[in-house]
Amino acid sequence: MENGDIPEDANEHCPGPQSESAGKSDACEGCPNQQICATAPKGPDPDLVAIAERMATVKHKILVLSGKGGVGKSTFSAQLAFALAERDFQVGLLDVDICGPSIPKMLGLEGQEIHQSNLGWSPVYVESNLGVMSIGFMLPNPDEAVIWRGPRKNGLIKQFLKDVYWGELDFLIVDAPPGTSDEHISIVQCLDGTGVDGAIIVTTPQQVSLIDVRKEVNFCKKVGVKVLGVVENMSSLCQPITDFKFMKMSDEGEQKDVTQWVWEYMKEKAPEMLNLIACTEVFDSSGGGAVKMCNEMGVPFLGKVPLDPQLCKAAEDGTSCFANKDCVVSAPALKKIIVQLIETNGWSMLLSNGA
Ligand SMILES: Nc1ncnc2c1ncn2[C@@H]1O[C@H](COP(=O)(O)OP(=O)(O)OP(=O)(O)O)[C@@H](O)[C@H]1O
Repeated sequence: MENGDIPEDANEHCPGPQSESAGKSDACEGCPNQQICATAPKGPDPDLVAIAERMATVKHKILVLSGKGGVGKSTFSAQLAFALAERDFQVGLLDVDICGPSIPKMLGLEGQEIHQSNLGWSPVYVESNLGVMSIGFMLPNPDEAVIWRGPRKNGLIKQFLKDVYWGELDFLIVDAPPGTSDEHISIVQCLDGTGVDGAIIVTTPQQVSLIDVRKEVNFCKKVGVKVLGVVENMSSLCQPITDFKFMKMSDEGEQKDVTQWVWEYMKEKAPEMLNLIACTEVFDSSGGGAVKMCNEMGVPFLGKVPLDPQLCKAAEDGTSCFANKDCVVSAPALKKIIVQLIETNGWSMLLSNGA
């Protein structure tokens, strides 16, 4: 809106807080915002102008969101960044989860610090084409709690967008905190007009998580951010049968490890069974999971990623699951989703080899 967003409690016929007559017109008489509007500086916010200049060298901006915490949003953001960088894209990963920054650990960058140059704050680099920025790099002690109110968090988000020198990027992936809070509004407002491609929403399959995803989808619709799609993470627990332990429960409730006996038996009777992948549902998806929710809300479903202990380990170690032969169930699932994203959005055009 040309004259700024009208506050909800403004008088009728409000001229808008950015208007030259803000706080001074007849309609402003008795308005609770009159004083602020009359004295606040007018014109475009200089920070937004600076952000637009920074973002001019970033071709695509992707937000990664989730309704709930702990559903795997940062894991997905990290692996998406690794996957795009492995395809030779120039990638930036910005962690705006200010109270729980897990991106430095998931990218293997714990203990690193941000450096400043005359161009701005320099991201921390995993590879020359994968730069990372997070408040985690600024904390003197990783156990330090960040207890900040909204305005301070918003100030840092603005600063990240304004002061980080990314250089030319094909992708800036923004890992947001869970929910639809101050930080989300702040990111969207700061990036407004800079061409955000859209949001990827990560969820787990059970209703408790999907209820919040519906809110997230509605938030995106309200603020005009396209939903690129929804990823259902931890859909089921899948891993090679040889990674399982087999236990026998006694009548007294005690467990005895019989793994060796089971393997010996399998080896003798049906050795091909040792190559099986065993899966079981951990979270209830009888409500139709993310697929049904996507159909109902008219947003794309991107795919399912199983709960894979090896993916958890890759995240703990700060490594790419694609460079790791152990992630036999999660890496192909993530790859399928990422390739689909690249293809449906025409992003392969960015590469000269069209990979
Ligand atoms: N598919 C998966 N298989 C195994 N472990 C996973 C999977 N996805 C995520 N995890 C693990 O679950 C934990 C939570 O994941 P993560 O931190 O990515 O969630 P989040 O949604 O970003 O949480 P928050 O928003 O609270 O930061 C991490 O230990 C992560 O490694």
